[in-house]
Amino acid sequence: MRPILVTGGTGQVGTALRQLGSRFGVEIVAPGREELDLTSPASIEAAIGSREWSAVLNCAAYTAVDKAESDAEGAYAVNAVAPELLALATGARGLRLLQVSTDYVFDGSKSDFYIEDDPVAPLGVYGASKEAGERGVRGANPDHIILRTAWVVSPWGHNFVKTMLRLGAERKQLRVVADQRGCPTSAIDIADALLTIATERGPAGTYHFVNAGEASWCELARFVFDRAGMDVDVEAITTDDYPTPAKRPANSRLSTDKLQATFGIRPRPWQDAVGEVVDTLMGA
Ligand SMILES: NC(=O)C1=CN([C@@H]2O[C@H](COP(=O)(O)OP(=O)(O)OC[C@H]3O[C@@H](n4cnc5c(N)ncnc54)[C@H](OP(=O)(O)O)[C@@H]3O)[C@@H](O)[C@H]2O)C=CC1
Ligand SMILES: Cc1cn([C@H]2C[C@H](O)[C@@H](COP(=O)(O)OP(=O)(O)O[C@H]3O[C@@H](C)C(=O)[C@@H](O)[C@H]3O)O2)c(=O)[nH]c1=O
Ligand SMILES: [Mg+2]
Repeated sequence: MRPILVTGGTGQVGTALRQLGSRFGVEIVAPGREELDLTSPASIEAAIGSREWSAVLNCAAYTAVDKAESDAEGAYAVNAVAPELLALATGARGLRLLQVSTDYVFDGSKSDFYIEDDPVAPLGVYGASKEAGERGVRGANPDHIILRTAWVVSPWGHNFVKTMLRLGAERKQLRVVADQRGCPTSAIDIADALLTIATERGPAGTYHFVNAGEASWCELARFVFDRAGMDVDVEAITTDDYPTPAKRPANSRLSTDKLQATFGIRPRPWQDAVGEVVDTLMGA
């Protein structure tokens, strides 16, 4: 199999992909930002034209949700413009593009888990820019996979689990929102799903992948401290009690039925996946 070109290889999902590639018998080529700058169309053309790829996997993104509210230009450059350029460059060569997207494309008003065809209505700039990226990919390369995931945690980069462990080491009491529900998901499990899809070459389209189950941020925080054996009191608060620049969906739970039916991928419970991450971070 030809190598896979991965963008965002220093991020959470990109790091997991670099670790898992060999298990799938595929070479992962992940140039850094200095080599492949997604805000540069020439840089994108050069990277995709440099070798024969089996697919291109876009894991790069502007993921600072609150910062995006005051930097829409920066967020759209990476999350909307770049994916369309990647789609044009891959489409012209008959290459498949796998684009990672987010639960924050939804507004959270649904009472059930979101399916792929539910209407999108992002609440903030990050979600809107990612949704624009989805449309750019669909419009420019019919051979695409858009994989929406959520609440990504890993031992690498920035994520909620690492934030909680850092804050919990500083104070014995934390306040965490309990009225936003979603699906915590390990970057390793996302990478596994992406490589399964990339190597099996199933039908193009939009899919959801998250670990099984659901939680609020508060429940997730309590799970993390319990698993880490840390005595931290987590007070359940409401979104109104914790003002942030970006509005976040109250419900962004994703259904993975379509992915399971199409690719036979069975996500494990988030407690197993997040537990593994906590164990790694605690050196257990
Ligand atoms: N984190 C989460 O909770 C969630 C993430 N997602 C999506 O999953 C995907 C992966 O996210 P995650 O791994 O957490 O992201 P990270 O924030 O951990 O990593 C982002 C990556 O993008 C790279 N990048 C940013 N801007 C550029 C640029 N201009 N040119 C080249 N590279 C750039 C970063 O490089 P550098 O190291 O140089 O900054 C880094 O490698 C993204 O599409 C994200 O939207 C979806 C749902 C939840
Ligand atoms: C640190 C902290 C956060 N919170 C709240 C704020 C927010 O509502 C929620 C989560 O905060 P974070 O900023 O860690 O998470 P956030 O940046 O919103 O995470 C999102 O990132 C992007 C990239 C995605 O695509 C989403 O799927 C999602 O993972 O927890 C507390 O209530 N107490 C706290 O002490
Ligand atoms: Mg954040």
